[in-house]
Amino acid sequence: MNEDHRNNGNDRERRGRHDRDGRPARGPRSSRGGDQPGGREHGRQGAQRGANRRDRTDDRSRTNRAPRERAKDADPARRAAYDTLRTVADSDSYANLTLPPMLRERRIIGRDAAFATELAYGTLRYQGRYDAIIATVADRRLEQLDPPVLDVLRLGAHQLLAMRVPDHAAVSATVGLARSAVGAGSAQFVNAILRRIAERELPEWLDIITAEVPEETDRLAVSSSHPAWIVRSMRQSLSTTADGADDLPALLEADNTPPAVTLVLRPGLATDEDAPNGQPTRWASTARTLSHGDPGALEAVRSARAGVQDEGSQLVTLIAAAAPVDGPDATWLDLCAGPGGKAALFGALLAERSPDGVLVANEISTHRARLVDQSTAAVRTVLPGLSVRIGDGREVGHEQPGAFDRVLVDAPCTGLGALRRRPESRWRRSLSDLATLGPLQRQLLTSALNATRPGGVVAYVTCSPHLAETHAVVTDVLKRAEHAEVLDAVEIAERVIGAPLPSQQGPYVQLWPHRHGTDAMFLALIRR
Ligand SMILES: C[S@@+](CC[C@H](N)C(=O)[O-])C[C@H]1O[C@@H](n2cnc3c(N)ncnc32)[C@H](O)[C@@H]1O
Repeated sequence: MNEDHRNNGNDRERRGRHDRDGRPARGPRSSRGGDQPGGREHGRQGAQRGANRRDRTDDRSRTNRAPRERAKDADPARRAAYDTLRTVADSDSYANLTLPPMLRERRIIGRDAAFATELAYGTLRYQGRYDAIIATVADRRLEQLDPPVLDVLRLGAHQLLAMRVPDHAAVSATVGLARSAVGAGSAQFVNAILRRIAERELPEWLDIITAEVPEETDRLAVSSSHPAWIVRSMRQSLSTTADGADDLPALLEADNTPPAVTLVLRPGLATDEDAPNGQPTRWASTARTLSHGDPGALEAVRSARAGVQDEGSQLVTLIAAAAPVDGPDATWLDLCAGPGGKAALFGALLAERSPDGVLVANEISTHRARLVDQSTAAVRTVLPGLSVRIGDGREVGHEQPGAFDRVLVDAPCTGLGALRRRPESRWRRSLSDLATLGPLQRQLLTSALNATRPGGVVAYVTCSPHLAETHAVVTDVLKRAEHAEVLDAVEIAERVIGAPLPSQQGPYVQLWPHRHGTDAMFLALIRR
């Protein structure tokens, strides 16, 4: 999966908040209470009841219409959002890789594309919250519902509770979607459930779905739409930081907020002129955020002189390249390189220092190795010694012991630090993933240490702040490693940034979306 594609979708989602009448949105619908004294609009219930009555008449007349006419009921944007949810559920696809090509293929553009994106991604993020509301209203277990019907209901709930779609439009268009996508038999049920949901604003629903939940973590999980095990893990990870876990709700909120698009200007290859709207960021000198525009339209991105990359991901790469090495420093390895964002930055930094240097970008998956090829295409023009290797990183340590001066291990992980950019991922992950990933992470770090010569440096990185993937892996591997010294990554980070990096305990760097505005990247530096 290429980070570029994921971010493109997020950008559209971020900019796409609007209603179906084309008015720019001021924020989530639930915040309207804050705009007006008394919270909920008092006149609304009566008006809504009137609208509901009108809707019911409309719906009845629709069922009597000819099928060709009824086909108009499912508008293309809602249908695309629905098809995305079904594809994500049925084939384990990523929404950010499914929806954008679907929109292109169906020629859904502009506001409709933005609407479909916000609807699909927002519904996926808030699925847990909506499921709790739907279960309350339907008065039955969700497993008893047909999955396509449940998806239609979730889409309706998102329009009613988080988008500025008038209730009558949200209900009638979603009933139309149910009729055309699932079948006429579902329409009445969908209509009834959505009308019940429309009777209350989001804050009221949150009170209702959390009222009977005794434990605070579980309440937070339901209201912030996260699996409880993730909330527990995040609380535990935050507790080990200098600032403690009081800001856990802010982290969960940040997970629900699509990030700005951040570009990397690969050193020696791209400059500010390549990103005319780019704004410098706080931590990484190579990063620029884009306030608007499609990054894919920039020539520098198309030619891979620049790319879309989270600022935290850039920062840990800059730190990994800056950690002091004893002796020569021109033979580098990226052990887990796909899709190649860090490899491209790592390579550009090496090219600036040693144009004759060597960077081996290793990746186990052939498809992802191809993405590394694409990401590093421009870097290879300034670093001919950059090669892409397809192979198991666990074997590199035996095959090439002590061959490298500097090794980056961006280990496969749960990705819990990047939930804000992958709408469905929180529901895909489970505690059991840690049991599979843990041994792999330990083996990869061990291999990296074996592949590093004495005096060289290993950077161990995850885009997860889960302690089982960060501290525990480093501690366990170091117990068995000879001649390995943990470096103070925070001190090196602050040298790279030229300013203090807040909320750090050291010696590892841990970034957070709500504290640093980056993905929750973890970095440990180990010298052989
Ligand atoms: C977190 S991603 C790396 C992201 C990449 N560094 C970037 O910035 O674009 C982890 C990668 O490790 C790869 N991987 C998983 N197991 C591996 C193994 N045994 N050896 C090498 N790579 C592996 C995965 O296919 C995935 O591409």
